[in-house]
Amino acid sequence: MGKERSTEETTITRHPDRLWIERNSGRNDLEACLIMIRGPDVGRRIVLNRDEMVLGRSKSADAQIEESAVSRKHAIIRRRDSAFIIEDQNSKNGTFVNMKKTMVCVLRDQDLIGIGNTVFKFIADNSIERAYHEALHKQAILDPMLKIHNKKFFLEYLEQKCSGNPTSPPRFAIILFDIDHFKRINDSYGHQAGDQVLQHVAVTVKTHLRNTDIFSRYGGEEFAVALPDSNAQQAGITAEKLRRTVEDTVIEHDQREIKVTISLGVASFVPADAITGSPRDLIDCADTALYEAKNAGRNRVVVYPGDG
Ligand SMILES: Nc1nc2c(ncn2[C@@H]2O[C@H](COP(=O)(O)OP(=O)(O)OP(=O)(O)O)[C@@H](O)[C@H]2O)c(=O)[nH]1
Repeated sequence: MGKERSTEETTITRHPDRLWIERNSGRNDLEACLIMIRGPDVGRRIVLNRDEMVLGRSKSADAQIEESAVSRKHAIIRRRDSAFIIEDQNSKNGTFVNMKKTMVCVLRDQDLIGIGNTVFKFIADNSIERAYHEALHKQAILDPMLKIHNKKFFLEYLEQKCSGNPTSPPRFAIILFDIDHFKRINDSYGHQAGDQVLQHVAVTVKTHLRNTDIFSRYGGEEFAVALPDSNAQQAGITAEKLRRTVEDTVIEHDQREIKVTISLGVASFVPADAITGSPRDLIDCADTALYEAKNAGRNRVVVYPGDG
């Protein structure tokens, strides 16, 4: 569905989770952005891909800045054709462009925007630095060996899912899984074989997921999948499919055959959780289920009880 070009036309037809992935996966190499160069999350990149983007302390801000010196709705950046205009929103402590207090101004490439103690650098779409920042961003969100997303990216995704509109909270599920007795693979065949097994499992699982699913390496031999629009039962079916696929796969290393299995824990985020739940609670539930799968003998799926 949709083409790779990021136009308003294609934007409308895309699944919102797909859009989020694309906006945050380093495929926006033509769009202007802000890079946080001082503040709580240095290196963070905010792609300016909408006509109006709010900077502020509010959870619903497009660029949320968790700092008491920042007003809830501090400033807005508007796009007018190819220009970007920053407007202070009568913030308590003011908006600064290149150290000068500013109410409204057109941004130029490399301008420094000061909001509270946080400083962003504005990178225009035709900036010579754009590709460089894109490469840095990719490094920050990808696992270098497996070329899938890393834990940071996964947690950011969960955070934005759970902080959505409380009147229409999302329904989605996650799977945490772990290769069984992986230490034995390293011990028996060597660390290189272990790496090959990790790569093989990553590729195998990836080919069985939808392109809206978020697949990431969560730790050493632990992986996490987020499945938008799925309940626990549907995610349980996907988890079982992954379990069987990995079990059926043979990995060849140095003319020897290695077989591995995985244990999986599933939990879902139901609308009621939007009030009380958090990404951390959801991960804890999936982790509990994974722990049970390990305890019950491994190579199995356990769905966290009480949801569906
Ligand atoms: N080859 C390789 N090994 C890794 C990597 N990251 C973590 N490991 C190893 O993964 C192993 C994980 O071992 P354990 O946590 O004991 O788990 P396990 O052997 O899989 O046992 P269970 O999870 O209980 O089934 C450790 O020996 C780590 O050194 C990696 O990138 N490459």
